[in-house]
Amino acid sequence: MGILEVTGVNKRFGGLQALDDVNLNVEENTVHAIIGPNGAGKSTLLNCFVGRLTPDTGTVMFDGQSLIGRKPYEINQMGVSRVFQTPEIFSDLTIIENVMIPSFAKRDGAFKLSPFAAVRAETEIREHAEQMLLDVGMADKKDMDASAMSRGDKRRLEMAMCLAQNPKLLLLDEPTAGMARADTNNTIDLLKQIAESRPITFVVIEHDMHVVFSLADRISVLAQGHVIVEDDPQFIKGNPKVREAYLGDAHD
Ligand SMILES: Nc1ncnc2c1ncn2[C@@H]1O[C@H](COP(=O)(O)OP(=O)(O)OP(=O)(O)O)[C@@H](O)[C@H]1O
Repeated sequence: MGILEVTGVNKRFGGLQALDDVNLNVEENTVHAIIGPNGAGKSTLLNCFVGRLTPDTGTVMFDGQSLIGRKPYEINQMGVSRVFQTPEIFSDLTIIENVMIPSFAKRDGAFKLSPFAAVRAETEIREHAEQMLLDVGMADKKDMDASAMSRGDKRRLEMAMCLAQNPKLLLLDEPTAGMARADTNNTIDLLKQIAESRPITFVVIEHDMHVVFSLADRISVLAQGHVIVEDDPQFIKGNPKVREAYLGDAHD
């Protein structure tokens, strides 16, 4: 059984069938890439995983529980985090304060117990945040202002903010969009290192095939709202259905 199981998902926007009987099985502790031409339905599908959209029909099961009808914050608390294309960072806080925020949100209850519990909780959260920054290679920048960061560092910080929530499933929406090749390669190395160092499952939407083939254990190809192929990377490139879906697409 996969950690994320999608069965018969349909989603219409007016007259447009954005998702057409989508089936997907994501195995635990793997990197699963979802690729496909522009407008194939990738973001729509991801939005169905995080509660921003509700499928018209079909089921989405995460870790044995249905995600359908749940609010985004509930899904997040179940262990699903999403890294957005544009990092959402509080630029008037320091880097470590940004990493502490998601943990404060999750641990809110601890602060109501007693002042001692609150101090202990804050110390734990700070130590945890320091570890997350160490994991993403930013420990030496923890007290810097978050406003003065490179694009690559912003990506690392947002990754640390997501990891601070201890997600079981991390959804990445074009993690290297707009990056130069050097930053792209650094991001690939970072993601590989995170995938290898902890029990976490990644679902990655990505147009850059260098990133996809460097990271993915398994690939699903969406075209016109339907998964036309799900296979191991070595069988994707030569697949005639995939070539046909991409014919004339600038991203291939
Ligand atoms: N809220 C919406 N209302 C109406 N149509 C929408 C909406 N969201 C997406 N669509 C349409 O649904 C289809 C799938 O869009 P989606 O953004 O999921 O594709 P995508 O594969 O993520 O594309 P890209 O790679 O360009 O980001 C497109 O035709 C898009 O115009």
